[in-house]
Amino acid sequence: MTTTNKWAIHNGKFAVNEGATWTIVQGYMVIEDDKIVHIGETLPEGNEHLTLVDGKGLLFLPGLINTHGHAAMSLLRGHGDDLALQVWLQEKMWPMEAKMTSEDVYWGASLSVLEMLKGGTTAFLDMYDHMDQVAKVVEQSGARAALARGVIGLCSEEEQMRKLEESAAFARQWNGQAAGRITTVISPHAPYTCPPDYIEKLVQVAHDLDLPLHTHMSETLREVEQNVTDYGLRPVAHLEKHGFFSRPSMVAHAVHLNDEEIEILARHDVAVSHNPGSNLKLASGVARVPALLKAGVTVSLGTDGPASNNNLDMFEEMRLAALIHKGVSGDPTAVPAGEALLLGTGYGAKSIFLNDTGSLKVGMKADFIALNIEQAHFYPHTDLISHTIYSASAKDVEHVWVDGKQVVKHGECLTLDEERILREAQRTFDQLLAR
Ligand SMILES: CSC[C@H]1O[C@@H](n2cnc3c(O)ncnc32)[C@H](O)[C@@H]1O
Ligand SMILES: [Zn+2]
Repeated sequence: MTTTNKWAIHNGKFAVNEGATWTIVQGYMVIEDDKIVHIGETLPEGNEHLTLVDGKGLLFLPGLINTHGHAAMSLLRGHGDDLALQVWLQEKMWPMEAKMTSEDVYWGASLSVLEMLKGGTTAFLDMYDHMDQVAKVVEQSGARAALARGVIGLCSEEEQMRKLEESAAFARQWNGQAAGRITTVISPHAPYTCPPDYIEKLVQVAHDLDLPLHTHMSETLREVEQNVTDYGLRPVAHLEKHGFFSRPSMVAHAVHLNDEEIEILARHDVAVSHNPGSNLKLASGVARVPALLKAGVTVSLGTDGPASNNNLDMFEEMRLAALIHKGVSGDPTAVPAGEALLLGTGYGAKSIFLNDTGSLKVGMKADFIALNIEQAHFYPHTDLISHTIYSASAKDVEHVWVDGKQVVKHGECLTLDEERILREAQRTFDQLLAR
């Protein structure tokens, strides 16, 4: 007979949703192993013996899902601010990344995963080099993640093949690891760093391994214009031509899209990771989120790397998404609070190809967070979804559970050694700079 771990939360307020309509259920949530098995005003009969965790003063939400980032770039936070994307990449990021070792990536990723968990992010997508180190951090921390060895193809054919094989080996080795919390993705960095034949080879790898694809796309106007000059097509048609959308796929940024491109993304069910903080900081522009949503495209939220944001606070991204689209459209009903929360949770799960997390529902993974709403900026207790989007921040996260296991308790990470990570991150950056 297998024993299960079953327990319950009582006195809690639970945010449950049907699409973008959220309601607050006051009462109980029962968790069995890694799953939610009950949410309701009462505790179902036969559960009286369960250990009860007190949810008084807490708002329970699905864990937030950060759908695009580069965790190890926390080491480069503040290293190159106030620059345009290409200058920032070529003059600041790439020279430092060329010197990074596996150990550097381990400490950079640890720093980010610590920040994400403490800030209520339970799952994230990450694209970088030395990904076995990121996977190790995910395993140790208890987080959930979709991981990809990001591939830049501006190199010899031999080097391209080495990277492709490394990407496939990583994807094969880690898919389903960490008790299923790690999934893997194939990820050419961008159409401007991967020649068309190389993109096609990576698409073939995704077909062979039955994996989804992810890339940066149409982040800046310059990139779109360059794509037209080089290949005679805008990036969306270019990726479509080279088979990218023949797999389940998600693109980051998608700032500069015309109506026809939105229609192509919708037709192929391509999800978009909207990164408002990073797009504003690099002055890339503002993505057409209301138009994408109207066309039926799944839109979610990403921070991008901590060197272009410069934090991993998903509450900030949800708030930005709710605010900037009102500002640019002149329509105060654009991206209302309930929709912003959906971008940060359920649509996030779909975007990173997970179908059993992202909402508080029976049968879903027990990935959830508790906010301390006994604070001035949550009062009066009226519309708690509105408060979550327009008033809350990462600092309000009191507890976090992933896969039914508590990873943050009273604001402290139970799975990672915070003091050591801060020390090692500083040492790592100092050494990296001097190398
Ligand atoms: C091949 S690993 C990932 C690669 O992406 C770079 N990167 C980080 N942020 C962005 C961005 O906003 N657009 C394009 N590329 C980005 C990072 O520095 C790594 O080299
Ligand atoms: Zn990125």
